[in-house]
Amino acid sequence: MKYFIGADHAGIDIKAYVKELFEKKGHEVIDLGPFSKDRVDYPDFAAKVCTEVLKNENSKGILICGSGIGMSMAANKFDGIRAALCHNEYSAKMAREHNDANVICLGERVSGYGMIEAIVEAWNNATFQGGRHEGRVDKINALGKMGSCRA
Ligand SMILES: O=C(CO)[C@H](O)[C@H](O)[C@H](O)COP(=O)(O)O
Repeated sequence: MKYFIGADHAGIDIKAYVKELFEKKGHEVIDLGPFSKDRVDYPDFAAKVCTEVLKNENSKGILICGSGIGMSMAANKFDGIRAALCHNEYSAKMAREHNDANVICLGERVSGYGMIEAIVEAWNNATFQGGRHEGRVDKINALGKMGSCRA
């Protein structure tokens, strides 16, 4: 499994922390920036990470901003991306087991280092359960292909 990671200026410290955690466990982590604390726009980095996740079959994405909200909104605009904003371990586990989330979004201004570690571990150790969840995820994916429903 290959991981693509990205942040904005408000998520850069957690980006470095999660990258190190994953690398210590032997995972390949590709850091798509940013590389300084200069103010940037989270959609730009959500786009970089989601594009790579969609291009690389055996990969997942990790996105961090201040709250995690902006990253999750931006990431879920990509057809094929199921991004889950997680502030606790239970949500992270469910995001994999029930929703097959291929991107996790985290909030550096919300969750402390210990909680972030527990969240990413829970997400990483969980497996999609399939079964009754399969059809629901298929329906999410189909929504992505429908385009706008607005008049
Ligand atoms: O998208 C967000 C809020 O939903 C993120 O938390 C951003 O990191 C945040 O908006 C950045 O704010 P800043 O005041 O420009 O640091």
